[in-house]
Amino acid sequence: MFLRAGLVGLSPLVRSLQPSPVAAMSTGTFVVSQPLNYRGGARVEPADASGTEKAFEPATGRVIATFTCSGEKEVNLAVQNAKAAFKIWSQKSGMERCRILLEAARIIREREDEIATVECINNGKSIFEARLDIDTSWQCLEYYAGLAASMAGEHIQLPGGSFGYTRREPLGVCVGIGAWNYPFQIASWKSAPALACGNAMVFKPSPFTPVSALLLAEIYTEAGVPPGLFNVVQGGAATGQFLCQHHDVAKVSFTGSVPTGMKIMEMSAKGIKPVTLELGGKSPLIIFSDCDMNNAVKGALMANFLTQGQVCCNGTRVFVQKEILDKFTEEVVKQTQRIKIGDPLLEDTRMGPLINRPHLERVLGFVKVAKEQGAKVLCGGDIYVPEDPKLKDGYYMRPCVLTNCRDDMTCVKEEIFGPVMSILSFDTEAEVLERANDTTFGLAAGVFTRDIQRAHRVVAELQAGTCFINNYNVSPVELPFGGYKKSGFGRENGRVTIEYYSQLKTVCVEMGDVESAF
Ligand SMILES: NC(=O)c1ccc[n+]([C@@H]2O[C@H](COP(=O)([O-])OP(=O)(O)OC[C@H]3O[C@@H](n4cnc5c(N)ncnc54)[C@H](O)[C@@H]3O)[C@@H](O)[C@H]2O)c1
Repeated sequence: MFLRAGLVGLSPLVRSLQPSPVAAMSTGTFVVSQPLNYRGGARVEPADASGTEKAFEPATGRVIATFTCSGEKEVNLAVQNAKAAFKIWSQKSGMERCRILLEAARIIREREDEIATVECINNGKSIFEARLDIDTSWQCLEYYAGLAASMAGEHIQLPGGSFGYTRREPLGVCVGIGAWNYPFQIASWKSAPALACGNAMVFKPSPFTPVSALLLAEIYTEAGVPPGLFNVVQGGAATGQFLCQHHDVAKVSFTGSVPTGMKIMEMSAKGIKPVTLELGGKSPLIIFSDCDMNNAVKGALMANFLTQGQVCCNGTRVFVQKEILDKFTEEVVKQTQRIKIGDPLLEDTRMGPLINRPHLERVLGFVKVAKEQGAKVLCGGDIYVPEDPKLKDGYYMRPCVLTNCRDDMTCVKEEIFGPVMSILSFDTEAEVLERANDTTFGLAAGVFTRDIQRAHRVVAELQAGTCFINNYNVSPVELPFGGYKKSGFGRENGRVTIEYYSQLKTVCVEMGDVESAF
């Protein structure tokens, strides 16, 4: 195993794990015994409990942490800490916030290997991909640091020398609730714009991936945010509910499944709290016969197999125009079979294990149902057992390509959230557009064609919040990301996200006398 992380620059969490952090960071040895809650600028054991959870290393099936889920009292303490820090932070100028966020971005960049390694161990994604996630995390902090100083209102002239102006103000204590597929990135994408706007945050990671949010919390503190500005509470649904229902919470930003998103919205509605919902998808990828075939094949793999296919915006319904169906399919299968599966910490691994045993079984169940419904498995779709004995209890499967798919099959309609690509064929542009949009989801969509007019015509008709032309699953932080339809609303990244973490105050200034109606 190749590890670039050394002793110098390791975070307190990792430094305090074992005498030799580098040994502690290899597959099969990493254990966390420190508290996983973060409040008031330090790691703490929660003041009360709503159960316990175990976090696993998907590569080996080992337990790496057993932790207490936060109860109502602990959630309350975290919110109170955030409230106190908000008073200090919201008074700072944009330039002051900018400097601290830039410092946090610098530290993340410096510790990229360490954070990526922790992410890889707890989530199972390859170290290659984990590093890319950490890149988009510090880039997000840099981007919003840049915007912090330029946030401003408007000045509007009124008759008689009177005028009005608007102030862009923070919301207060924001809650972030994350999914397990991009743990550090989700925490960064939510906290960076929130903090840039002057808010405080209490973040709850998924109980499957509790570890890396702590690294972010420690980095914010080291960079100079006031203690309590970014807090982490661990737990599952019960802890999440305490957060959403808390009367001092001003906003909830949620990443997760559609059913949980509905509950978050219901709970937030009772307190008239604004929500951002980043939910699931079943996105279409449309390959026209005039595409650049090499790029289209690469795009289809990018659209399906990153993070073991556990990606919300994956283009899992691959519509291929009939004339090129056979050639495209043959090439996709060839390249899918070449994907190196195994220990996610090895440099050449491109597919690690799925998140946990129940999820692996669920994904394999989708493949079974697909076969029963008439789909043909061209490759993969079965359990993979790596040769290395320490990986024998990990949650690996071989990436799967399905053909003979119909629009009414379960594998084509439902979000599988695993490495399963369904190939469908089509004849005309009008037909494929209708079929592509025939879903309750609307997170992303892609089109491969050399015809520039067709490309823009098609994306204009696609009902999806994020569309790709001649690429897939690239996520520059400068571009807004989010869904249409049941894939949610609100956006992350891009300039527009400032609007989701701030509110406008209008001030009307009279320069003359009051003209009373009475
Ligand atoms: N659109 C996006 O940006 C995006 C990104 C990543 C993942 N996702 C989606 O997330 C899903 C997979 O993630 P998951 O399995 O962690 O989702 P999930 O909905 O099961 O859980 C997400 C988070 O919500 C918490 N939670 C569960 N019940 C809750 C409740 N009643 N109240 C408050 N919080 C509660 C969980 O503990 C977890 O932290 C997929 O559907 C995927 O598409 C979307």
